[in-house]
This record gives sequence, structure tokens and C-alpha cells, in this order.
Amino acid sequence: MPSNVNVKICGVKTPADIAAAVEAGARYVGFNFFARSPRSVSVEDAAALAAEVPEGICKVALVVDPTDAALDALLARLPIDMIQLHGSETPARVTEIKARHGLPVMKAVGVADADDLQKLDAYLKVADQILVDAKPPKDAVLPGGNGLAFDWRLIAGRRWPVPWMLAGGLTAENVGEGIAMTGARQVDVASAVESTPGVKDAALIRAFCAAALAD
Ligand SMILES: O=C(O)c1ccccc1N[C@@H]1O[C@H](COP(=O)(O)O)[C@@H](O)[C@H]1O
Repeated sequence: MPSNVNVKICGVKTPADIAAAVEAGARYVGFNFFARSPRSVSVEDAAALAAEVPEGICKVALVVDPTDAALDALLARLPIDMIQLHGSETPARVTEIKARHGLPVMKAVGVADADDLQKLDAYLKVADQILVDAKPPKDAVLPGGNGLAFDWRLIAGRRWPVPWMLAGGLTAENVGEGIAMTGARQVDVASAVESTPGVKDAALIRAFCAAALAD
């Protein structure tokens, strides 16, 4: 029986990463355009990679506080299905980006405590999806992709009116518990499916997807 959980593999950089994700059952692949990330790809490389993604798999562009010019340049080259905003974009900026580009937007919200969930509520009317991620540590170089989980009890039993993904420190070992505790129907992973930062590992992708899709 097909699983009712969707998996996103974020930070794919090679055709082999895409093949591993798709064969393992992922429904989303993420291209990371945050230059300081070990997972970042150039627009040119991502355009070539996007051609490898089968029809029906959602191609997500992960960007952090993008300018209009940067998004214009990216979307002119790349057939993207969804924009993931992973910076400090306000609800008004999310609305602006959606209107300008006509693409679904997933807004990432970092969660460390109950106050962050109030901030999340402000995006429910403007974003198409919410990515509920761990809040990065103050001194972190990356605003996401740090392999850190948040306290899932904070969102246990929460229901939101838009689709959402659980992210942050998910691994093959803990994703089943994360799904069970939070009721997530979608999960997103970057670092736990890598052998070293920025290098995806097909066996780890398979193990993660098998665990997430076992539900
Ligand atoms: O992965 C990155 O390098 C990254 C950089 C900047 C913003 C977001 C980033 N990743 C996103 O964070 C989640 C969680 O990552 P992890 O599994 O804890 O490593 C990831 O799935 C991306 O959507």
C-alpha cells in the first residue's frame, strides 16, 4: 500500500542524488541556492539537474532572503515547482514573492519554543506550505540544514490549515518517532542523508525514505 507520507530530499547536487531520491520514493527534491551552504548549487548546474527530475516530482528552490533580481534570474533558467523561503522573510514579503512569480511558496519557520509557533501562525494565510524546522543556534552559519532537531512535543497534536513539513535533525532512526509524535504527513531532510556535508549518500537516502514511508 502506498505511504501517505511525502519525503523531501534537500540539497541534491548530482544526477545520482536525484535518481537515489526518486527511486527511494521521495516526492520532492530541493536545490539549495544559499551560497554559504555545502549543499549549494549554481543556477547553471541546477538547470541541468532539473532536466533529470521525472515528471511528478516537485522541484523546490531553497533560497534565503532573496532579492527580486536573484529570483528573476533563477526562475528564468529553471523550471521550478515551488519556492522555499528559508530566511527572515516577513508575511508581506512572502505575499509579494508569490504574486510576482506565481509559484507556490513554502515558508520555513524555526521553532525553539511556544513563541515561535505564534510567529508561524502569521504565515498561515500567505504561504502555500509551512516548513517547521529547528531554529538555528545563534552562532550558526546556516539558517537551516544544521542537523538539529527541536522539541517535537511543542507541536504534538497541532493541526494547521495548510500542508506542512517536519524538518530539522531528522534521520532514518528518528523520523518514525517524529511522524508519530507530530502527525506530520511530510518530512524534509538534508544532512542525515550525507556521508560528509554536501555529499549525498544513496544508502542513507534509501534508509531514510524506507523509515519515513513505513508509516
Ligand atoms: O541544508 C542547508 O544547507 C540549508 C541552508 C540554508 C537554509 C536551509 C537549509 N536546509 C534546510 O533545512 C532543513 C533541515 O536540515 P537538516 O536535515 O537538519 O540538515 C533541510 O531539509 C532544508 O530544507
